[in-house]
Amino acid sequence: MNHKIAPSLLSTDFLNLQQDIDMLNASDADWLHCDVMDGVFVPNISFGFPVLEQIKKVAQKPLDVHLMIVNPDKFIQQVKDAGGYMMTVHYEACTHLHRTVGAIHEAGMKAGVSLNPHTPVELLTDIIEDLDLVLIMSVNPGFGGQKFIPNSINKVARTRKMIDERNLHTLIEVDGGVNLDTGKQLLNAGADVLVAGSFVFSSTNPTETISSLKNL
Ligand SMILES: O=C(CO)[C@@H](O)[C@H](O)COP(=O)(O)O
Ligand SMILES: [Fe+2]
Repeated sequence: MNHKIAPSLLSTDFLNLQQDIDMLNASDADWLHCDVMDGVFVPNISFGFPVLEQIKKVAQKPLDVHLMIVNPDKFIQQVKDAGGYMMTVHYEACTHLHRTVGAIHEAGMKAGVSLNPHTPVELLTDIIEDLDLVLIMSVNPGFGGQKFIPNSINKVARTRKMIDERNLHTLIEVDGGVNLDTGKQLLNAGADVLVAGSFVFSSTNPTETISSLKNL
């Protein structure tokens, strides 16, 4: 039970965001996963800094900020100011990834890199030692409630091998279509952090659902 659970706020009731955050504060959730989308990198727009600032005021758990945007370098300080603990950028959105990761660390945050389903984990071989987290997308980013892509399990296992062979402490997070069944398989393959949106917030008892993910 060493793994972390990061419920995704994308599936909360935005009219009652504070109520959902209060529930998460009192639950077994470890981090609050915040999905920021720009309508350019992904075909959807979610929420941005004004909303993150409000979340920061009531959240009692670290904010795990998943940026699905082009040019994330432009927003590093804003993510920090909005309470970001982990700032995760997409491999596919960064031309100078090493520079971006350095700037995130310089701003005082943990740095994560996310991979789209088609991006091989082996592309991280020359940067993984600088990363606090690798986020493996198990759906195409942009929307909650999509079907889990089974090859993600294989990607987690390959990332685990890369990390263990080098004795690193980089965490492996998986995002998209996580439920008790896929979650179990991901943990067996070596995942450290499970993100879950619709599975948590569409359930009749989100607090219990988070606990069952935590107890996998
Ligand atoms: O980053 C994303 C989607 O792009 C996610 O964090 C989703 O919010 C996960 O939703 P579910 O697949 O768990 O419903
Ligand atoms: Fe996400």
